[in-house]
Amino acid sequence: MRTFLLQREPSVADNVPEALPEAATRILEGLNPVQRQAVEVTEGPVLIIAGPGSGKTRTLTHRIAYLIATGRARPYQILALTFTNKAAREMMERIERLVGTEAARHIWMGTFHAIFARILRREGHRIGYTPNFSIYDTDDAERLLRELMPRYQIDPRQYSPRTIRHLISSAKNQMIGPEAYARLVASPVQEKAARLYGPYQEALRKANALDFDDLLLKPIELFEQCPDVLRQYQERWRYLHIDEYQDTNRAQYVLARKLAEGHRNLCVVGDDAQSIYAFRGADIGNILSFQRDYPDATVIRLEQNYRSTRRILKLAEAIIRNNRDQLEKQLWTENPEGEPIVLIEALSERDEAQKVEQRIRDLHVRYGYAFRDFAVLYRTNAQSRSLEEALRRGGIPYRIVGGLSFYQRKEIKDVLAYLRLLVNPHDAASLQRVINYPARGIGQRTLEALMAYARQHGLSLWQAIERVEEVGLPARAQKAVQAFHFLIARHAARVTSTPVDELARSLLQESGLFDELRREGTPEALARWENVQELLNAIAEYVTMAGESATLSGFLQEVALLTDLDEMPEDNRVTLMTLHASKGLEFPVVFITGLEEGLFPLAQATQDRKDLEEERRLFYVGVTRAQRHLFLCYARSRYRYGEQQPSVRSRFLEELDTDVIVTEAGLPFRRGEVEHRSSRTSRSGTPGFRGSHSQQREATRRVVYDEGVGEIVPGAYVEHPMFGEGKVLALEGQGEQARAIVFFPEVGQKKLVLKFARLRRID
Ligand SMILES: Nc1ncnc2c1ncn2[C@@H]1O[C@H](COP(=O)(O)OP(=O)(O)OP(=O)(O)O)[C@@H](O)[C@H]1O
Ligand SMILES: [Mg+2]
Repeated sequence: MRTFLLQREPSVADNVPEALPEAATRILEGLNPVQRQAVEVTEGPVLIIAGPGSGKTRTLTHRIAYLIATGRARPYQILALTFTNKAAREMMERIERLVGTEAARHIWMGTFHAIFARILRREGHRIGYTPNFSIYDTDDAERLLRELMPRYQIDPRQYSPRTIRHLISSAKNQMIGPEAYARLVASPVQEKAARLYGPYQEALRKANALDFDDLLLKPIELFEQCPDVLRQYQERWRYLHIDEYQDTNRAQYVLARKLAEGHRNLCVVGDDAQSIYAFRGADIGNILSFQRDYPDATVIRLEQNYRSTRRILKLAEAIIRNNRDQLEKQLWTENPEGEPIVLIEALSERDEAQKVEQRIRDLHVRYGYAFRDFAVLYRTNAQSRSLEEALRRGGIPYRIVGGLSFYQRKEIKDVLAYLRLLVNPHDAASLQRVINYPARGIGQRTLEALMAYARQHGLSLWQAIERVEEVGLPARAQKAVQAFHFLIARHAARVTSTPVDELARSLLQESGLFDELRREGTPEALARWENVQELLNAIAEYVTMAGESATLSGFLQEVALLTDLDEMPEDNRVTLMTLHASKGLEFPVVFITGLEEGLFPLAQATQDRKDLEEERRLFYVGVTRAQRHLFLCYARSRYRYGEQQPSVRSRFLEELDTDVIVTEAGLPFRRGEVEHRSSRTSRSGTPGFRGSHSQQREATRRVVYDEGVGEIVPGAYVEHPMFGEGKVLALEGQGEQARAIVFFPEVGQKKLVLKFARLRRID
């Protein structure tokens, strides 16, 4: 079963020194033989294509460490591209552990967007951008489009700027320019997008701004127009790595191929079954293109899963079997069979949330799982509300990943707009955002006059403001504009000489923003004021971390490139997040909620086989995040479109051919059969799993506890039904509350409530 596929012999075998440095040996020891192959083939193109939990990311991490430890590469010669900043940070930490902090420091590691934003800051002047360009998020881009629309006779009420932005972004993702896009137009809304595409690009350029797609497209433009720049980076980065390759888009693919020209040391890892970003332009075909571009590539398949129980893997296989477009992959594991997977049926989303909360509490108490060990996954962000409410009621700490993140809140964006103006005053989106906030007598009419003047003279809005006396405004308005100009210009002049945090504080004070937030005096305004303080803390923290090299534009860049997926729990909380955000992560206990038709799969995805298969891959991704416990949940009714509506269990459950799932009552799950009994139990207010069956179990446990507790003393060796053998380190608390702190070699230290823990003394 343990096969690996090597299409060519590792050519580097000859360069390997007789005795590897000790560190390199240690790096290889943490890997199985196939993973080791992937690490040792350091030269030439390598494709690692393997299922979830098989150690792809781990292999990549060890490969980079190995390159350094053996001296085959200097750290700055290594480029590693990840899907989120968090993934980059985690990988970096592990590499540091393997080769030391100093050696790891100069590796180029980050998301495509972060790395290429950095390159553009350095080299962008070659294609007409100054180093202080702004990065526009979707919000800024939509604002820009909305403003352009009237000029092109398009009504924003009829065609939403969001849809237009989405269409333009898709075109950019596929590297289709404005002219080519105009030829492809097939609907009225696409026609509108085509009309705005060119002017939108023009407006971005005038604002010295790039949107997210540009961060990938402009480097391509740069490399094509300036071959010397490309050559320089080809020579610098001798070893390229890409994680989650199945979710790269066309532009990312082109960038990787360009950079690898020459040395061809490109190692990509991915899993076609986990491709879930086609809707954002990701192209599964990139895996196939890789094999076409590099027919001599070493292809490595990892088949041992280290993450999940056998039952969880069986379920994953049963899910993906229903997809037609799938590369054949085998997965096996040495892990135990594990706990049954439980199907939870709820009456409503509120009931579902309650059941999730109770299960978390139960596992926390009974098995000693920390809150950070739990993840609750859902298809759409809106589903988090009921879950949040239940957890809050139950006093369980949680954290939401994604949704409206800190940096997308209005007050934070206002402050950031002020700061962005200091480094790039041509940034029109930021300028319009704050020119009259707080109100300073620059009304819509004044703004329009300034914009018209800028257009007429081919200037940026800021340049028009600089010449305000030529615009012909009423005296009061002109004075207000001049005062604003003075405020920004005065602070901008201090950008390099004043510490960033001090400068920010001074600007917010003098702009009147602080007063504005204080004046309102409502609890909401207070919360906003606190958020702004929190932002100032973040700036101060950045200054401490970056030391000498701290700059305002450096800080703004970090913030602009934070993605929703990066705000992850550092502390001990349950994680709530969308299935998309869960990619690459793992948790001991996972809940997948809302398995209902129209929700998961989403209604709009059920029309087309390809869309449906992407939804199914998303289910597959969710299930394979689980290490030990997995719960699948659905509600028989859900509040949608303003009323409580009946819902139908997801086809993803009905199509499963497997015996690994049990109902809440512990009975085997049969497709097509809806278990009404358990839901009646919950209607009476008694949650299903505390029904008669569980009461019986509880009674048995109590007996064991009563018999056993006298023997559980510090130093005793004990066995736990889940964690295996361990040693009691200490006891605390009294009676019902008595807890033991036990060290289990397999899972580490756990604090267990004796009453529930079912510990048995074994020495
Ligand atoms: N050879 C190994 N020995 C011990 N543990 C391993 C080994 N390989 C992988 N693991 C562990 O298995 C888990 C899954 O590994 P990893 O996250 O690298 O998988 P992956 O293939 O990247 O998964 P995904 O497709 O979900 O991103 C991690 O906890 C990792 O440390
Ligand atoms: Mg991974």
